[in-house]
Amino acid sequence: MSLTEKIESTLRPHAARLRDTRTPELLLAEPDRARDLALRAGPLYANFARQSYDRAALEALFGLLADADAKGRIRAQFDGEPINLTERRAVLHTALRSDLSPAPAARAAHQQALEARTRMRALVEALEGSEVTDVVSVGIGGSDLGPRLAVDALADGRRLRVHFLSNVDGHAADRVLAGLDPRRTAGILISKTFSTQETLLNGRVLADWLGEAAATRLYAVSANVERPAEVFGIPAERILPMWDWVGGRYSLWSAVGFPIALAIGMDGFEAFLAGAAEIDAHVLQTPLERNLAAWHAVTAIWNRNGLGHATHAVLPYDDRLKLLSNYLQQLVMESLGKSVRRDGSPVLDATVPVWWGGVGTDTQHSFFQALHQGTSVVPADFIGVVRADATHPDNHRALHANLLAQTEAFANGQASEDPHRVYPGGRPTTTLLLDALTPRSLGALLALYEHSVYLQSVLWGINAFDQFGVELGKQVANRLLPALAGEAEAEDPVTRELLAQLRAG
Ligand SMILES: O=P(O)(O)OC[C@H]1O[C@](O)(CO)[C@@H](O)[C@@H]1O
Repeated sequence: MSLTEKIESTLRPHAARLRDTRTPELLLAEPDRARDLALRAGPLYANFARQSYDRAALEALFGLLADADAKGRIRAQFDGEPINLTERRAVLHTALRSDLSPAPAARAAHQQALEARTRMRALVEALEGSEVTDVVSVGIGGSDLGPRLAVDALADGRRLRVHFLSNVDGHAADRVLAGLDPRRTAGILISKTFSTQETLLNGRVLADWLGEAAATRLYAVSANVERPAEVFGIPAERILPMWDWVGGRYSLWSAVGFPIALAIGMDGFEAFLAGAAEIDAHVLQTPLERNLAAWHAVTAIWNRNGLGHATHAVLPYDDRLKLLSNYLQQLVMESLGKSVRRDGSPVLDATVPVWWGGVGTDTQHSFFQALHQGTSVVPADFIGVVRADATHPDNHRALHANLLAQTEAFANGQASEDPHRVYPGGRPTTTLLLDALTPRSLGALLALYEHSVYLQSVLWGINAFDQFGVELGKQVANRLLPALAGEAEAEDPVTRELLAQLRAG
């Protein structure tokens, strides 16, 4: 029996039994559930008591992990085995922040990471001591979303101001550069392949805008270390390396995190890595039943394959984490949006749900109506921060009250004689709490999601580390460029008609 068939047959009876069970009923049967279904790893606390599984269903879920040799698969990742089968690559982002494996591939990767970090520290310190006040980071996808999130969450404005440019839309460049002074601005071009259309075009816009200063204030991060010199004339001492064993969406721990280090200082960046390393050690060394990433992963599988929920919301209750859902969309959906298994055979069950979300309390006044009373149940991760740094205690209390209130209302619902005022409840949530929002806790949180994603891929038997799905659109766009310039015609009749509309404008 395949893994996906096993998921189906194992979970179906539990799902049938628990489908309409509400948290209050589960609490009657399992009175210690609020404390028993919670665990801590480093600066992270997670409470799963408002998920709609019970102990028996959880045992079945952990049984699936054991059957899939989850422990062995985690070890294989840390040891640098080529688990990215389709591209025959190791997946060693853990070696960028931890030194937990004696395997030669992992040791070598860790050594390379340390050397690159030493070079990065020197560049950060040189820029900190220069006349530069602003830095524009050009990249897209994994070369943008992680640094953008971390800078937005952690920068306190006391260091270099870092701005991000990703979209190929020229308006994006205009908006980022407006208000910046080319005499006080540096640029970083980040691209693992250094062949990404958006980044090369925006890099050219930035280099032209910098003018003569591009010769001294343009930096690059790439695994294709020759290209930045060939395309932009950037000298080797201003090019930081990355490697094929770091996936784009897992790369913010490498020199791709250069903008983070500029915004929060190199010591802050190292604390960010240390937070992730704490979770690495937890995931590698803790039995699955007490392993936070394993709990998070089986919960995702339960909601998707047990209960059939098609979307998942991520709802941070801290304004500094408002970019978290954008970041997680790539991490989760580019990794798990697959429909064939590692051996190329079709996946027989559903894989990744659509991930989406936004920051509380703003979202309460936009889409929460649908979450409370819509016909689709949307499982959600609520993420809160225990200690606030802001000097507005009343606001922080209100924020916490709303976080607690929403998860309670989602779980318990409320009856009414008036059907319009019925809250069905039974809407599953996990509450994750960070002690405080620091480089360490953010590093830990992102590493937790990475490990959960990997374990979900292990359960589905898919490769979480390739992304062939994004290639076709890029190829078609390249084919259409001459048609946009009026030098060719589009073959597809609908594209031809749309092109006529664009040309008419
Ligand atoms: O870093 P690069 O090579 O410019 O790629 C950017 C992004 O493009 C993708 O390949 C596809 O969107 C992502 O996986 C990657 O993070």
